[in-house]
Amino acid sequence: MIGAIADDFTGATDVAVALHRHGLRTLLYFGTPPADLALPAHDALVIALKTRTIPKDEAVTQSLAALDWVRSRGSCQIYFKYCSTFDSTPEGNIGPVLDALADAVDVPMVAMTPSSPEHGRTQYLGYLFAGDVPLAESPMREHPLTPMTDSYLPRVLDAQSAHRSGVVPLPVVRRGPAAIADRLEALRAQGVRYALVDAVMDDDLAAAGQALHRMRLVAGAAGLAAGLARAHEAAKIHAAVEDEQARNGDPVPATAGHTPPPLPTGRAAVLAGSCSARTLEQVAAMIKAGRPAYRLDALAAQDAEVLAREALAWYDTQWPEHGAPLVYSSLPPDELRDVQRRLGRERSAELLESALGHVAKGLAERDVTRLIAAGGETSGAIVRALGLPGGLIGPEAARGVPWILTPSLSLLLKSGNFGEPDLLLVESQ
Ligand SMILES: Nc1ncnc2c1ncn2[C@@H]1O[C@H](COP(=O)(O)OP(=O)(O)O)[C@@H](O)[C@H]1O
Ligand SMILES: O=C(O)[C@@H](O)C(=O)COP(=O)(O)O
Repeated sequence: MIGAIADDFTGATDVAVALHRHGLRTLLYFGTPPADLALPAHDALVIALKTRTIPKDEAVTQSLAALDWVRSRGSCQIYFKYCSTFDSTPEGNIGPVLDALADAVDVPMVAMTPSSPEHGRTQYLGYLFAGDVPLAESPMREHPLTPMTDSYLPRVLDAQSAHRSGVVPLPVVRRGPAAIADRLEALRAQGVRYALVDAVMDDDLAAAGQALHRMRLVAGAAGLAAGLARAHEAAKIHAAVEDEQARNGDPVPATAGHTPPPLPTGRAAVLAGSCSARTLEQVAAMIKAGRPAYRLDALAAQDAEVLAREALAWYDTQWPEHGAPLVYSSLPPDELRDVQRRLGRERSAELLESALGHVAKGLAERDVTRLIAAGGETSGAIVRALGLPGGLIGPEAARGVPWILTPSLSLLLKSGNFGEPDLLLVESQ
């Protein structure tokens, strides 16, 4: 059974739907649940944390608590889910969290890759590409909290960790799971603890999944989690077929994940705090379509409650016939830099995350039952403000972006760079 620990909330929904899509009955929790929580039958657990940009000691403490919980619930393979663009600060938190998890699980080596070809993230000879360009030449170099300015992952990770990293190059990956396993063993013998596995196609991730599916700790983005899920399902089906054939000679059909609940209905609203290139396009598409839109201006009032109160007062004047509204703080890089220069990077981020959390609470207290959040940190702040425990994985609005059905609200937590330009518009119809 897989226990996944995700360093942000959109990442958690991304990895949860990847496991679910490959037939694993997957449960998603926002934060580490209470020790005595009763769980339905499942094959995978996913815990959403908000540890990507917090101080590294806190990130480690929270990740270890999540580890204890998933292990106490029977997870024998731990998956640390980080971003497909390796989002981290110079201090971490990918390295420090990996160091702590590897020590706690007591493994000499962790294999990983952020590669997610379906989102244009590929790793070649240890270099990460986003679309057609190296990571550091992509819009990720302008990220508000985790600007990525180096595309060579071993160097990025070595700077964050006490341990060494190395690469399993693509030609080895292409020779298949046995060759990958041999190279991992050779790296381990050289004292490498973190092995970054090249992958540029889903087949590479499937081969890696087969090579790694018995390792107790694996890390990466949703792509490798899907590779592992495929390997687990294949092993399960193989065992079930052998078992059934031993009994009556007939193979059994493949097992399936939980049946997805139907699409949610009700009034929708969009809250965007992501400043990623794709979110900016999606926000522009909503405004162009004439949707009511309200921008939170951190420079106008440096108080989250005041910002939220004014946004909600605006919401109360809107006609439902004009379509689902958008409240956003998203800004293009030059304007973002100006706000950060004036208010500070962390302070402005905290202020706007908190303001959007208050707005979400206000909307839920009114009549909104479908909430779309753009941005990982933003989604974390919103879900926490709403106090939601977790939810069922619903239909996928875009690859890696599933609706999550919670007891009170339906949520779409959209990673900053995911989805087509019209995603927010279409899903908030
Ligand atoms: N106008 C702004 N000024 C400063 N920071 C901002 C602004 N708008 C958003 N932010 C911050 O930028 C961060 C965006 O991160 P996140 O929500 O994770 O988006 P993404 O998924 O694109 O990475 C959040 O902390 C958010 O509060
Ligand atoms: O792996 C990914 O790209 C996503 O699952 C993810 O973690 C995105 O994070 P944000 O862009 O901060 O939403």
